[in-house]
Amino acid sequence: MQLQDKVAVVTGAASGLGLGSCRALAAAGARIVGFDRDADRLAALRDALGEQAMTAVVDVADEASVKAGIDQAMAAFGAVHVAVNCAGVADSAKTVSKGEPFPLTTWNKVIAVNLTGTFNIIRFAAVAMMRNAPDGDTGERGVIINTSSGAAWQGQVGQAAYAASKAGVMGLTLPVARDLAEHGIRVVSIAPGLFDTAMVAGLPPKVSQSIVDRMILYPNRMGRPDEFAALVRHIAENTYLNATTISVDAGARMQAR
Ligand SMILES: CCCCCCCCCCCCC[C@H](O)CC(=O)SCCNC(=O)CCNC(=O)[C@H](O)C(C)(C)COP(=O)(O)OP(=O)(O)OC[C@H]1O[C@@H](n2cnc3c(N)ncnc32)[C@H](O)[C@@H]1OP(=O)(O)O
Ligand SMILES: NC(=O)c1ccc[n+]([C@@H]2O[C@H](COP(=O)([O-])OP(=O)(O)OC[C@H]3O[C@@H](n4cnc5c(N)ncnc54)[C@H](O)[C@@H]3O)[C@@H](O)[C@H]2O)c1
Repeated sequence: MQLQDKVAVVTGAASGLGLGSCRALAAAGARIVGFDRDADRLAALRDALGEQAMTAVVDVADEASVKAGIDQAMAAFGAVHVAVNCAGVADSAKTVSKGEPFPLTTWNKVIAVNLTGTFNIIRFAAVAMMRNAPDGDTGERGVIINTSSGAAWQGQVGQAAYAASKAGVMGLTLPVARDLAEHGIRVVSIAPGLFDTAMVAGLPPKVSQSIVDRMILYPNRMGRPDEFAALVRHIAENTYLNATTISVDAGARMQAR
């Protein structure tokens, strides 16, 4: 769809790939609704984008919080046309560490934010999108863009919960697209490789450097948020993309050791 004056909800908007997506969609003329838990950094986003943006402190893992956020978007801008799921956490642990099993609290948190949180936004954004008149040119009512990960099929040491959550995001893409097609709503997921954001700073430094050196084909570096965001913008604008997961990883492939 053509993005001028459309309304885009972006989660994880305060940092990294979500922040980059807000910038790219705003540059395309969309009005931005930024959701995040981080109120301070949301204020910085509002300052940067001015009238074109509104923000709301939303915990994507909390159904009531998501519903309230979508309601605020509808009250402020009257519609939702694009929803981008970038909110995520990467809390990690080994399956067994020092004789102790992977903490269920860690598992539940990662699944609640990355998988259930993504589905919360999908469900409530889709309800809002169904109120749109079909787009004059494309007949669409909306597009939902989720963030999976290369970890969905190449998960790392400590990433049982994270990789499972991202595989779940990839897995829901096709059935949700099938559910929403009759309403003119597309669903596409992105599987990033290693991107230079606060999340990756959580990797032991020697690990991230060795990954870049040994596993990222070309260009041999981490990705930049604007490179992820350029794909988000293209997916939103290209009506023929639907029900698929697109990798953006410079050919990164995990080695066994
Ligand atoms: C991780 C990206 C790999 C990319 C490869 C290409 C695949 C395709 C692209 C996929 C990219 C997906 C990117 C993803 O969506 C986003 C992220 O992954 S952000 C990073 C999130 N965090 C983590 O993944 C976990 C980081 N690790 C930890 O938190 C801890 O190491 C641990 C797993 C909780 C274990 O903690 P401890 O028991 O305290 O042990 P140490 O931390 O001291 O580590 C022990 C030992 O293991 C080595 N190690 C740790 N993580 C990795 C790893 N990911 N790969 C290889 N080795 C790892 C660590 O260096 C220590 O080694 P030693 O010092 O003993 O030699
Ligand atoms: N950086 C990478 O290499 C990489 C690779 C593959 C996938 N991803 C995924 O991309 C997405 C964005 O990650 P990033 O690298 O920009 O990380 P980041 O840590 O810079 O940004 C994540 C944002 O999500 C927010 N957030 C966390 N939990 C939330 C919740 N419950 N409700 C609302 N907001 C919440 C955080 O406050 C933060 O602003 C995540 O889903 C991540 O799993 C990242």
